[in-house]
Formats: sequence, structure tokens, C-alpha cells
Amino acid sequence: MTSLQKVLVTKTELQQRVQELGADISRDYEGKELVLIGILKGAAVFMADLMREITLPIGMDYMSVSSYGASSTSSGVITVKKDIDTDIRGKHVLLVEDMIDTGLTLQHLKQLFALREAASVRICTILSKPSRRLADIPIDYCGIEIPDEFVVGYGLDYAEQFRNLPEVWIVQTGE
Ligand SMILES: O=P(O)(O)OC[C@H]1O[C@H](OP(=O)(O)OP(=O)(O)O)[C@H](O)[C@@H]1O
Ligand code: HPA
Ligand SMILES: [Mg+2]
Repeated sequence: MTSLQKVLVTKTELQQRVQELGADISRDYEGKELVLIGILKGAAVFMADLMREITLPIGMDYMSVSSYGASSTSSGVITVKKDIDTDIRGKHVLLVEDMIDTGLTLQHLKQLFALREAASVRICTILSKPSRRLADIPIDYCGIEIPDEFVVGYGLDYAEQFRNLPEVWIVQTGE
């Protein structure tokens, strides 16, 4: 049985942090050519909100990756399922995520974009679970740190459900 337990982050708290992150990014990338790259599917909701809080001209694109490995734990071996079609060489890339858990997905993607000769590669996430980290990657723009609970909503799913909830909920998965 899958059941929603309680709201961990409200819609108002999310909106507040997204506004603050947008203001920080707008200040830091003034005069630079910035491309936001959202990591599907989870980041779609945050990306749509964040880009409207950035007051600079930006480029945007999406990428889809999958991580294969033992059961539900991330192996760190990432396969690109859908790549961007933007030429990012010499541009400043901001990878946009809904959640950083082990950090293995972003560690791999950071290396990939460095190889592609982006001028810089930074990371922005709305949620982070620091206690789960396996890869020591700096998070340049971090929305809200949460405890080690499985959460859904604001783009995050359990078995492809609940992505459209406007708040972040703790879910009991019955696993
Ligand atoms: O830090 P990590 O341990 O690598 O995990 C974080 C990744 O896992 C989730 O994606 P998921 O694979 O569930 O894909 P989805 O966004 O399509 O749901 C999340 O959106 C991050 O991309
Ligand atoms: N919820 C949904 N997807 C996730 C989570 C979570 O808490 N952590 C990593 N991927
Ligand atoms: Mg998922």
C-alpha cells in the first residue's frame, strides 16, 4: 500500500526558496551566457518555476538519464536516454535537479559537461538529502535540505505517481 503521510515542504516554502535561488542565479550570471539544463523527469516542475524567477536572457534544454545497478540504489553508471540539442561549448551550464540523493547522477553529469567544454558547470537543486551522499559534489544552489525520507510531489514520483502534487510529501511505500 502506498499512502501519503504528511507534508514536509509546503507550496509557500517552495515558492519562497525558488524566488531566492532565482535572485542568486540572476546576480551571479549577470553578463554571462547561461544555459539551464533540466534533468527529466523530476526537474520539469522546478525548472518551469525557476526559469521565471531568473531576470537574465537564458537558454534552456532538457536531458533524460537513467542509472542502472543493483535494485533501487543508484550504481553511478549513467546512460543518457535523451540528450540536449544545444551546443554548450563555451557557455555556462547550470544543471537543474529536483533531488540530490547519493549525488552519483550529478557527479557523472558534471564530468560529462566538463568534457563537452562548457565554460563552467554548476548544480542547482530544490531538494537535497545530505545524509545519503556517496559522491562528494559541491551543490552551488541548494533549495532545501531534507532528512532521509522518501518524498513525492513537486516533480518527484513514486512509481511515476504524485509528480503533480504542489507540495512535497513524505510517502509510505510499503516496501
Ligand atoms: O543523487 P542520486 O542518488 O543520483 O539520485 C537523484 C536522481 O534520482 C531521481 O531521478 P529518477 O532516477 O527517479 O528519475 P525521474 O526524475 O525520472 O523520476 C532524481 O530526480 C535525481 O535525478
Ligand atoms: N523521492 C523520489 N525520487 C527520489 C527520491 C525521493 O525521496 N530520492 C531519490 N530519488
Ligand atoms: Mg524518480
